[in-house]
Parts: sequence; structure tokens; C-alpha cells
Amino acid sequence: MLLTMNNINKSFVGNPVLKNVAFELADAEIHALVGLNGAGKSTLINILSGVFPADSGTITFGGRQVQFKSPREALAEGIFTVYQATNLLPDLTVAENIFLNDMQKRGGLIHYKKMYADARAQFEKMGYALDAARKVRDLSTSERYMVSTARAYLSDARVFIMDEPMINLAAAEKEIFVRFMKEMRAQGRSIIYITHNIGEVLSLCDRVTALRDGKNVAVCSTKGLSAGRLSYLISGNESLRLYPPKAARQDKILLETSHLSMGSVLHDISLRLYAGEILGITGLTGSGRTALIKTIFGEFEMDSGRLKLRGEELELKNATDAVNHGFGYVNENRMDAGLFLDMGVAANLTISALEDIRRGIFLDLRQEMEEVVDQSIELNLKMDSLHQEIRFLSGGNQQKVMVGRSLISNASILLLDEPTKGIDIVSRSEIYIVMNELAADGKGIILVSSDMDEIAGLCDRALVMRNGRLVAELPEEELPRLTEYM
Ligand SMILES: Nc1ncnc2c1ncn2[C@@H]1O[C@H](COP(=O)(O)OP(=O)(O)OP(=O)(O)O)[C@@H](O)[C@H]1O
Repeated sequence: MLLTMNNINKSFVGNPVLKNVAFELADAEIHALVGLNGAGKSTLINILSGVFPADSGTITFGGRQVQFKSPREALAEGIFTVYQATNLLPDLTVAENIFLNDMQKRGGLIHYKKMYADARAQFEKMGYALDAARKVRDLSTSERYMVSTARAYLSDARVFIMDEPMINLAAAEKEIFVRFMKEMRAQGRSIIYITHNIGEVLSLCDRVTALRDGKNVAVCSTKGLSAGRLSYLISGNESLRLYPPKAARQDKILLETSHLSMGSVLHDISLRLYAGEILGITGLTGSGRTALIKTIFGEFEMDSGRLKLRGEELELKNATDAVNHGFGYVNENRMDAGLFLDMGVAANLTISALEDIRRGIFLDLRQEMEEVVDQSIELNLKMDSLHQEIRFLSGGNQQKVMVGRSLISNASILLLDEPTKGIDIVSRSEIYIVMNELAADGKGIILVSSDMDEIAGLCDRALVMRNGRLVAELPEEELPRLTEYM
């Protein structure tokens, strides 16, 4: 075996997070590491890559026992962690970033022409159209991740750690990324692949290790493994149903935009959201989905067009104005969206209420706290207490706090941008139930998502965007064919 981890234990402030965990990785294998939010996946990987040590346990790599003191040391030994928030240097070009390690090794002496030619040749081979001379600071999140992937690919590492690698990639990039993965495997290299996406495990990975509450529950081949069985291994729930039955939409129009345009990003967008409706909006990265809901929310100013709320013209000055009119918004990027990492879970969940208090609107704080307790139970938040600082929660649990905050906000129109990114299947099913209840209550939800299954499973209707325009509208029965319209 190329890599084995045995009897790994780890506690944080007396709280056991990993309990006698074992993990193994063979040569030329893509090995999925799965489990609910907070199950301990990142902790295990952080121990392997030397971010922090285990309390006890052994790691054997390439036939000898190791304990890396830092990710840099792990990298020097051939274990490459590809981070989601990439550690590329923004002022250097794509090619310079890709060959950074080489440049360091040779003390800065490098043949520039050859470096650019190599980078271009690599992208061409992978069918990826990215200019190697562009500065990384000008790239989108997904382009940056692809550069990190190319850098990993061109390194001489033997093991790659990838945490939710496809989460920010558009459909075309996903295809190229999968090609990268398969080619790495064909070269005899191995990948530890953390994901909440059942489809990715079954289609791309060879074996899967499942953790539940910091313990091993299974390690098995993905050959012959069904989606139902895998979702049971992850959740421990045999009858987990991801999508609830849909609520009936009403005939009342809640929100309407007519001929909305903004700069070169949005063109002539007219749409209606009905009371009780979950309206899906999808399209490729850069198609204008996020810009559209930010404009509806008053965060971006429209150049022309009109907005009507319950039949009345509405001009939103800014996002605060939108909140005061009953809009709620979940940003796709939790780090930009005002999670207060040094504050507790409860404070983060009630942050919109706290802002009301600052504005002099009186609220019953006790009732507010009770709601928070109910909500955290409903969202299945994994935390030590309601006062635990957000930065100590796992990534998925942070995301749940952000979604939960907007779901308890009493908004009547919810604008959700990729709300379930990084969230495990059990919590997703819970968020879907809450969304459905809000819709059944007559509220309206716009759901921007790149997950076609999510849109088909949850929405009453979906709109497809391309280059800032609405190009298709699909009724419920057409939703399973959504990919054909992309
Ligand atoms: N530095 C820390 N201090 C205290 N608790 C921590 C710390 N780091 C992680 N934890 C806790 O350890 C548990 C496991 O977290 P971990 O990040 O490993 O989960 P995960 O399986 O990667 O989850 P996700 O799918 O959400 O990324 C969580 O309950 C988390 O709150």
C-alpha cells in the first residue's frame, strides 16, 4: 500500500474528533473520503499533510513511517494538497504560477520562452483555453482552481489531496478536470478525493472510505455500489429522501422584473416569481445568474428596467432597502457574505436581528434566542455550543449557519445563490424541507444553482441564462432535460 494511516486519534479542546481512524491509499487510485459535515474528513487530511499532528496513531508512506511538520514538508515528500482557496501568487502569470516550484528550485533561473510554451502545450493537450500569460489576479475562481490543478499535474508529487475540487467549476471545466484526474491515475499517481457529491464518487472514484462522527464506517470499492447504499453509508439513514414533495405554487405574482438591463452583464430580463414558487435559475459560469439576483436585491444598480413587488413599482436603493422590503439573500461565497468568524453561532444566526436592534427596532431577544435554538436543531448544526466561534466549525456547518440565517429572517422573497455548496446530503435534505415549507407558506424563492439534480428535484420552473440573457424557460416536467439547454 502506498499510504496507510492507522489508529489516528485527535481531540480539539478535549472533544474527540477522530477516533481510531484508519485510511489507506493504493498506487494509481482515486479514493473518495466521504462523511457528513463535521465527520472529520478535513481533520484527517490536515494530519496527513502536516497542518497539525495527530494525538496518536501512525502514518506510513512509501514504506516508511512519517510525520510531516508542515504541508511544505509533505509536498517535498510527494504529497500535494490542492487548496480550494488557492495559494497562487496573484501578481504572477498563469505560467509563472504553474512552474513556481521549478523556479524556486533553480534559484529563479528559468527559460521563460520554454516555460510559456510548456504551459500552453499542457492546456492545449487538456483542451483548456486559458492564456498562460494572464495574471492570476484577473482570473475567476474556477480558472484559478484549474491553474492549481495544472500545477499539481505538472509537479512530481505521487499523492494529491483534493477537497471538493469540482465545487466551483463550470460544466466544461468539470469535463477537463476529470480528464486531468484520469490521466494522473493512468500515470500511477493517487488522489484522495473529498466530496459530498454522490455522483462524483460513483463515476470517478475507485474506492471510498466513509467516516461518521469521527469513526470509520466503511471502506469499499465503488464497483457495483449504488447511490442509495452510498448515501446510507454517509448518513446512517436508510430512507433518506433528498427532495421533499413539491408545494403547489399560487397564481399570485410576488415579484416581477421587466426589461432589466445592467451594463454589459444583463440584457432585457423579464421574469415573474409567483407566491409559493421555487424558481430555478441556471446557466454557465459568467452567464449573469449572480449579477441578476444581486441586481434584484439592490446590490447592483440597474441601468434600465423595472421591478414590481406584489404589483407595485419598487425602486431599491441598496441591499438594506431590499431587506426592509422583505428580501433575503444568500451569497454564493460565504467568506464574502458577512459571516463573523470570531463571533458565536447564535450571534451569526441572529445578525440581521442585531442590525434591527441597532436601528432601534425593538425585538424580543428571548424569543429570538429560542428561534435560534430551534433553527440550529433543524439545520442539524454540528457544534460544541451555540456560542462556539464560527471559525471552529467545519466548512459545511459554516455554510449552514449562513443559509439558516436567511431562512429564519422572515423574508418573503428569498434569493439563494448556490446555497447548498459544501453541505452534506442530510443537511441538504433539511434545508430543502425548510425551503419547501416557506414556499408552502406563500413565500417565493429564487434558487441559483449549477446542480441540475437540485433544480429538477426542488423547483417548479427553471430559467436558463446565457451571456446575460434569459434563453429558455422550462416547466416542471421538462426539468430533467435541463442540461440540453445549457
Ligand atoms: N481548530 C478546531 N478547534 C475546535 N474544533 C475543531 C477545529 N477544527 C475542526 N474542529 C471540529 O472538528 C470536527 C470535524 O471537522 P472537519 O473540518 O474535520 O469536518 P469535515 O468532515 O471536513 O466537514 P465538512 O464536510 O463540513 O468540511 C467538527 O466538529 C469541527 O467543528
